[in-house]
Amino acid sequence: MAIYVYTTEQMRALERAADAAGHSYAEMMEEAGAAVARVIHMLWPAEETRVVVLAGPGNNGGDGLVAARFLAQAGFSVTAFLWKRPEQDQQAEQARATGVAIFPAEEDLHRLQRAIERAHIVIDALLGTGLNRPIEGTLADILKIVQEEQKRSRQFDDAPLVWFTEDPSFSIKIPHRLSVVAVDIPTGINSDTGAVDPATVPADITITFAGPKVGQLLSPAATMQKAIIVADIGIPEAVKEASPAIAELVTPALAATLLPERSLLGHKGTFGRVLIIGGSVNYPGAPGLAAMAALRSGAGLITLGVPDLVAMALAPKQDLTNCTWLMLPHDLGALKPDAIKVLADEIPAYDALVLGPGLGQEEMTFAFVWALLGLRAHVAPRPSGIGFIKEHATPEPEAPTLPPTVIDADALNALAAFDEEWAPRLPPNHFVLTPHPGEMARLCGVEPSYVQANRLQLAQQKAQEWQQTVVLKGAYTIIAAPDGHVSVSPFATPVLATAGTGDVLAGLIGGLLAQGLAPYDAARLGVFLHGLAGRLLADEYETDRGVLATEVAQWLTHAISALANIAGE
Ligand SMILES: NC(=O)C1=CN([C@@H]2O[C@H](COP(=O)(O)OP(=O)(O)OC[C@H]3O[C@@H](n4cnc5c(N)ncnc54)[C@H](OP(=O)(O)O)[C@@H]3O)[C@@H](O)[C@H]2O)[C@@H](O)CC1
Ligand SMILES: Nc1ncnc2c1ncn2[C@@H]1O[C@H](COP(=O)(O)OP(=O)(O)O)[C@@H](O)[C@H]1O
Ligand SMILES: [K+]
Repeated sequence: MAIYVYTTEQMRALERAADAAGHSYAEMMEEAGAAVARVIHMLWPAEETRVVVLAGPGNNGGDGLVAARFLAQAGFSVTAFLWKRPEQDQQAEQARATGVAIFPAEEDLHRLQRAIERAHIVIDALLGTGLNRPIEGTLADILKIVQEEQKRSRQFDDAPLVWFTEDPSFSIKIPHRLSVVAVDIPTGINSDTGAVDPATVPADITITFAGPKVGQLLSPAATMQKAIIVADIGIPEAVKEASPAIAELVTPALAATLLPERSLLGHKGTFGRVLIIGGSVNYPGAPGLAAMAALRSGAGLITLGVPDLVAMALAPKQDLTNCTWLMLPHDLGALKPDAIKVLADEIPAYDALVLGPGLGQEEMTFAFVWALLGLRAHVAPRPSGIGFIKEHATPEPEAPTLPPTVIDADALNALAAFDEEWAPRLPPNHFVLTPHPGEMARLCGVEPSYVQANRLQLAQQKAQEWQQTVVLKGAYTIIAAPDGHVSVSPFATPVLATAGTGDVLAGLIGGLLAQGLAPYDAARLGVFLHGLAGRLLADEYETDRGVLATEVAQWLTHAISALANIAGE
């Protein structure tokens, strides 16, 4: 079952289409409320848990009251406070009939405050995707009461781990006396832009319906939600498949279908050869990390093409003893255009290339990158004539035809520094570009803040313009294909925010390319496994701090094995 990411308008269109196909609005609300109650019931014991439902004027409030009814039926002690609900309120009436205590919020904020002080769970069903203006007045007062009680109840600074899942049992932590569960989206988040109203209360769990709304994945909204659970509200698959969405979520089920097959009779040649080109005197470790990840991806043979002094430093390292080496010409530890001569003979033996980790930003290294990518012929310095003997210039080698290639790190900066248009000179749909927001900003000639505010649209637009796969890294990494398709990673976890994890990702995607995956699929699977490895490590250590990039590379093997289990659940 695919999960898509929607704009608010797309979500409304999806609901309309579902209604037209016979799955009514009332049924969707019933399923939405039931899903909220199910998740809570799975995580808290009914008998000892007091729940306060805050229900607003629209359908979000309706969902909350349906949840209230199911929770009361299950034995939870439930109180609902209504804010601006319509006079004819069927949901409130049904909830009351099952034993939910119901009060108008605005008339008695003191009662609301006392109830929240005693509650274990507050369900935020005040506003959902219908938010259309700043929050003020009574609504702001209500949210402030929750905010303050939430602050009081925080006993320690727990690790915020965000994880979309179809299965809420995947390690959600409930560390507080008071937990906030948001219905669809925390009140005050703009579901298109990710803007956050100052009144917004951060949610421990958000149960979002049918698929995430794009604003939930953008900054700053992304920081206001920890576990996000996508709940199925019964919209028929055919309706979903026929309705427009802005992106697809990379779910475990999707990632599992992308794993390359492994033939029982395979040998190392079957599983592809990867050549990693990078390294410089200042960044010797980066190509090593890429190689470790490529090894863990299941690729058959990994070679590091690096300056000899980088090879000397890396060769004895654990894991890298499994690699082969190609010494490339350099000046003072930075690769230079002459490296093309060595590579021209070697590259045809490889199924994938990773270009960039640790290259550095020397001018001659950029010239090497341009020449390797066929952007500009390498012009060697003129041989000087000694006396009457003139040296004959050796003809420059043609830029080799490259196998599918990951362009990462300083190779991206080399592209950004190229003074003409580079994109039309590259063969289409042949490269995976893996910029972080700073590199993306340089490539596009914009500010990093612009990249972050327009992540999805910018990645989509540039992948189409450049006709290559673009991986825009960071929380909820975006993977955009040359044909306009976009996928979003479900992982937002600071465990990966440590030096070298980008090199790991580049090597991993390179290893998947070598195993025959198309650039977009290699990027989607690579990003997923990378995030999952980080997530598993955070679970293992019970913290999201201090995990090393080398460990992320090593845990890719665990991630691959865990993927099969999670997808099968
Ligand atoms: N996706 C799906 O398939 C399904 C979605 N469902 C649910 O529907 C939800 C969307 O429902 P919705 O359209 O009724 O909007 P919702 O967020 O409840 O609020 C609208 C009300 O809020 C008001 N209002 C707005 N901003 C305000 C402000 N700043 N301050 C004060 N008031 C403000 C606005 O007032 P008005 O502008 O009219 O004055 C209006 O009265 C969605 O999030 C999900 O939970 C499910 O039921 C099942 C299927
Ligand atoms: N908060 C986060 N959530 C999810 N992934 C993250 C987060 N922070 C960083 N990452 C991931 O970690 C990697 C960092 O890569 P990069 O910025 O290139 O670092 P480096 O150059 O040090 O390797 C990327 O894959 C990025 O998506
Ligand atoms: K809400």
